[in-house]
Amino acid sequence: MGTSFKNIVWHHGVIGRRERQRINGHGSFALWLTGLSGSGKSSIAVELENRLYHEGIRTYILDGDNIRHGLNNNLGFSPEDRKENLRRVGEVAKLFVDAGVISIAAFISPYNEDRSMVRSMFAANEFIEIYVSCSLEQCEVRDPKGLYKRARAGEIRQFTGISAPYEVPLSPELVVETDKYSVHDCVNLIIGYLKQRCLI
Ligand SMILES: Nc1ncnc2c1ncn2[C@@H]1O[C@H](COP(=O)(O)OS(=O)(=O)O)[C@@H](OP(=O)(O)O)[C@H]1O
Ligand SMILES: Nc1ncnc2c1ncn2[C@@H]1O[C@H](COP(=O)(O)OP(=O)(O)O)[C@@H](O)[C@H]1O
Repeated sequence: MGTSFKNIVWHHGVIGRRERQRINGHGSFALWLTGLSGSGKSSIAVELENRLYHEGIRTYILDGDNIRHGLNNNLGFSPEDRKENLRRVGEVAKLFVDAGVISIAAFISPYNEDRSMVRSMFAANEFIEIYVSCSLEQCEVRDPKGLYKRARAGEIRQFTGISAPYEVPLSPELVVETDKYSVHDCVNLIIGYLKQRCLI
């Protein structure tokens, strides 16, 4: 992929992130949910957004399943495609943060290197990695879309946890254990963390 900034100059606006945050009445940052398929990323993202909405906080969910229907519908699940998927999503999440909105990204994002790459796109206090932890066994029992069954039958190649790796995050800001606690309790933990850091 070509990357030449030689003839491209950044164009600055008059209204910036600070002004947009001021009008929204809160700061903006990216919450990055990573975990196995079926670990609970989407469920937590939806419940979290609902809770924040009722506190008057603007959010936008970027979810792997949805983004892969549009922006990233030309990408598969090879390590290279997953990297490009996450690079693009990182850039989109950054645009939302610049727009003064909290972006909630829910992607398997299985590789430490790719998550580090996305983290490096943000300022230190603008990227919060949340490991949605759940045993593979429990994810397979849940199998909300029947994908594990199909992966075990050899019908889906490079399926995370079965025939492709999931690297457990090394130093996420937060871990929520969805095989021990309810969606509600996991969301409470996230909101508590954001309040304790005065992010909301
Ligand atoms: N091979 C393979 N491996 C993993 N997941 C697969 C695969 N094929 C399809 N799916 C479906 O795609 C969803 C994951 O997409 P992501 O964009 O989050 O994946 S990644 O971050 O690029 O690894 C994932 O959604 P979630 O179950 O919500 O995680 C699956 O529904
Ligand atoms: N604590 C929890 N957090 C999130 N999901 C949970 C939890 N406990 C049970 N679940 C269930 O697990 C499934 C997770 O599916 P989903 O949210 O689509 O996961 P993912 O987006 O990671 O693939 C849902 O059916 C959800 O109701």
